[in-house]
Amino acid sequence: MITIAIVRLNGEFKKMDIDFKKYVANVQDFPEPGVLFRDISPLMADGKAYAAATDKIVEYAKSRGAEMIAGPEARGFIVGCPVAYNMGIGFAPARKKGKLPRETVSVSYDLEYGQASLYMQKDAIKPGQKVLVVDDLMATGGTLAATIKLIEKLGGIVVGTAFLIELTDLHGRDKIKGYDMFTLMQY
Ligand SMILES: O=P(O)(O)OC[C@H]1O[C@H](OP(=O)(O)OP(=O)(O)O)[C@H](O)[C@@H]1O
Ligand SMILES: Nc1ncnc2[nH]cnc12
Repeated sequence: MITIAIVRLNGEFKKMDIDFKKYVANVQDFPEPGVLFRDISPLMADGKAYAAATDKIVEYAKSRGAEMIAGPEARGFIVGCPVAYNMGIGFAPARKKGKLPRETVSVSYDLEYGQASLYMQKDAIKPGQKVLVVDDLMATGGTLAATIKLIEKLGGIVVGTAFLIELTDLHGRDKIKGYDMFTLMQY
């Protein structure tokens, strides 16, 4: 699907037609048999496509009134940090076990492949702060549900969720009913 994007490159705005799916590599049986891995590395490697995808999420984040971006390790950082930078707001990382010093809150969750826990530092989000969750991809929705729980444990208000990719067959949306969602590509 072609998306028209306004891209800012070296301070200049250009209107471009972008087929974002051209920048996703599809890898069968990674990281284990039966998984079709959607690899966003080509999108990140292309400055125009990366900027255009970021701008789409920024547009959505502004429409939701986001005051803070939160994203899970690791690919959520790649997608979420440029959004926060572009908007001049902060980024709250949700990290895997053993990575964060100081006091944390935590949640355990299931992945498409495996099980994991996510942690956030207690002062990562201020009570009442409007937070947008950003990640590269939603599969089962487990990571998203865990990130939302962490934010809400800290008193944040989740005003929306944004992804480059949604794997619709896995019905992740069913796990997070009641939260607004933006996805750039669907498979
Ligand atoms: O909707 P779900 O079934 O929860 O799956 C989606 C999550 O899985 C991937 O991260 P992964 O945990 O593989 O970590 P990574 O970003 O460090 O590669 C992806 O980046 C999402 O965060
Ligand atoms: N199929 C998939 N491709 C890329 N990242 C993923 N994370 C969870 N499922 C995935």
